[in-house]
Amino acid sequence: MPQPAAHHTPRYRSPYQTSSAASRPEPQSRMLAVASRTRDKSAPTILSLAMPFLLTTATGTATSPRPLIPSSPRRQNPTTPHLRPPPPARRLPGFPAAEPGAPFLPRPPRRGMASLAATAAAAAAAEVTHLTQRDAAEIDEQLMGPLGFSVDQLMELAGLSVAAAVAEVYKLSEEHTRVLIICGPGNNGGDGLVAARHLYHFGYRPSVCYPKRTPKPLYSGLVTQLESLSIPFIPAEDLPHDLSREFDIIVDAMFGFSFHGTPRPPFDDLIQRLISLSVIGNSDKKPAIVSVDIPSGWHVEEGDVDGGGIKPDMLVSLTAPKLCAKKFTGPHHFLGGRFVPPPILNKYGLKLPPYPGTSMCARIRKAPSVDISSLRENYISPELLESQVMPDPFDQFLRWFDEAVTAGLREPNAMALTTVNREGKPSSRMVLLKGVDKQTFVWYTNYGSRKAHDLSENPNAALLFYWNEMNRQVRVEGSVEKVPEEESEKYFHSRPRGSQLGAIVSKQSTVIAGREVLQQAYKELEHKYSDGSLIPKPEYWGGYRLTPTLFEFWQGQQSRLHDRLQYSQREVDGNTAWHIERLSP
Ligand SMILES: NC(=O)C1=CN([C@@H]2O[C@H](COP(=O)(O)OP(=O)(O)OC[C@H]3O[C@@H](n4cnc5c(N)ncnc54)[C@H](O)[C@@H]3O)[C@@H](O)[C@H]2O)[C@H](O)CC1
Ligand SMILES: [K+]
Repeated sequence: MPQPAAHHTPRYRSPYQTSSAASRPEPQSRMLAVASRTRDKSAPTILSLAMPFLLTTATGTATSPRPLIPSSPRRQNPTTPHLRPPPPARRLPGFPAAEPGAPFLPRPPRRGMASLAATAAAAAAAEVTHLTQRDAAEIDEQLMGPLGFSVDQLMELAGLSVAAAVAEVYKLSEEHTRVLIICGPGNNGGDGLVAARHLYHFGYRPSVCYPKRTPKPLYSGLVTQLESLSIPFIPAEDLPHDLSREFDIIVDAMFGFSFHGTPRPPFDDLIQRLISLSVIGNSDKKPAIVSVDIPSGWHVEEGDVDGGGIKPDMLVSLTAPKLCAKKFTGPHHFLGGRFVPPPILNKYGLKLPPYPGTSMCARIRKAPSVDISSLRENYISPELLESQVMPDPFDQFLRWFDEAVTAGLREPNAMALTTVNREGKPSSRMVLLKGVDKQTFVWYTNYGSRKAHDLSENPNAALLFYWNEMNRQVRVEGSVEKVPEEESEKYFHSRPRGSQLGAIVSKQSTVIAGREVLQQAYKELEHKYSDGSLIPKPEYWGGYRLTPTLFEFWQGQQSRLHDRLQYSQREVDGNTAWHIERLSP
């Protein structure tokens, strides 16, 4: 590792130095979790979205780059065929013909982003259909009759939905590992057995309590599958006295929509144990209760009639919520069972939230509001040691970048670019890195944009890569120049034609009257170049490249003892070398 010359004066300014707005300000960006209070200092700030955010401050400063992931996901072209509404379903005897574009047909959200889908789901929550007990049973019969499903199939999908929803809310972590699944005698119990298997494969440690086993091959097969994974089966009478100590999550898969009357032994006692869990004020360490389809013991339509029933933290409704779900007041309501075909949707006029992307579950009610100051992720990562990193920060960046690509992160080349204008005012936006080599980071944009104006006044910029799923962040700071025109030209013509037209249409960062302005201009250009002829690159479009003077590799660790390794440039014997230092988290 190159060592510093002791007398050297660093070329960057410490983040703790105060800024001098008069000189060229250098932007610095880092990801923070919102932990401050905005207006009323006495009241906690409550927001409904938990988002890390980028804080930028400003202080008082060629070779052909490696193209990044050539097949990296591009923005969806609005005319992409797979985004069209699904074709009308074939008419089946006993079912009305599907109306194309009927308002209740769940359409795939345009983008697989959970946040977008969650917003859509929240908006739709008010009008989600709730089924009567009779309709629920009838739909079940139709799925397994004229619609060609088998019970095994539906149960598999239902159980997978439950496991997916559990994993989405109670992310696998030290606090959420041990799951007790209590299974009843019917299909609700079967869903629980399936969920146990998936949770095991997701990395959780499930245990199953299945006191009334159904002697049918479907159920004994599910039990055998769990036994082959060495998942413990705990008799009801052997369950630990204090469930809170032994389990982080309890899945209630005792009764579903066929429940009638009052629960009989041993389920009466099991339900009572879950009730006392929610009643006792040991809020310090109370397992989360997740009910499958119906909170067991609740009336399927009336809900928790006397108010003394289970109060689950989460409900995963299957196919569609049953009437009792209207009485569910817990923080997490999900829909599972992504198998409902249009004949059922149409016949019962079902309005259901769209499933995001390829997810097996969809949030019905919007995520609960949270006190932002309480949001805290306890990062678990391998240690990042000085002895493990590459001497050259570009090599280290490429190593981490390749790992982010391998991990399947969405747009790992997305980076926050922070620029600062002449007055020292910073601005940030996300851009896509399009190339990196041993000297520079390259991206393309509109030379009329705000970032371009800032850069023309002040060439200093900061890049920030945030790979949340890997608990990693990379900061890069340096100075920026335009890439040679031929390079921009070459890259422009490598882009999809739609993106080329989009670049011409957008006079970036200028005020426009409405979306139609863009659509109209796009349409005209599309027509103009419909013969496939070369689309000329507009002169106001091109690339920039940043030559770094500073890198920081951050890896989140437990108890906020994060790793921060900073690379800065030092002159050693007349040569510039990268010097690595550890910064306090
Ligand atoms: N189409 C779907 O939505 C699918 C849902 N699935 C799940 O199946 C259940 C409904 O299953 P079913 O077997 O009809 O009924 P239950 O599991 O609710 O339980 C019936 C079981 O319980 C006994 N029972 C009824 N009342 C009592 C009582 N008071 N005390 C004791 N025992 C009682 C009854 O005798 C039966 O043995 C649905 O909710 C979903 O979870 C499918 O897995 C997939 C398709
Ligand atoms: K249940």
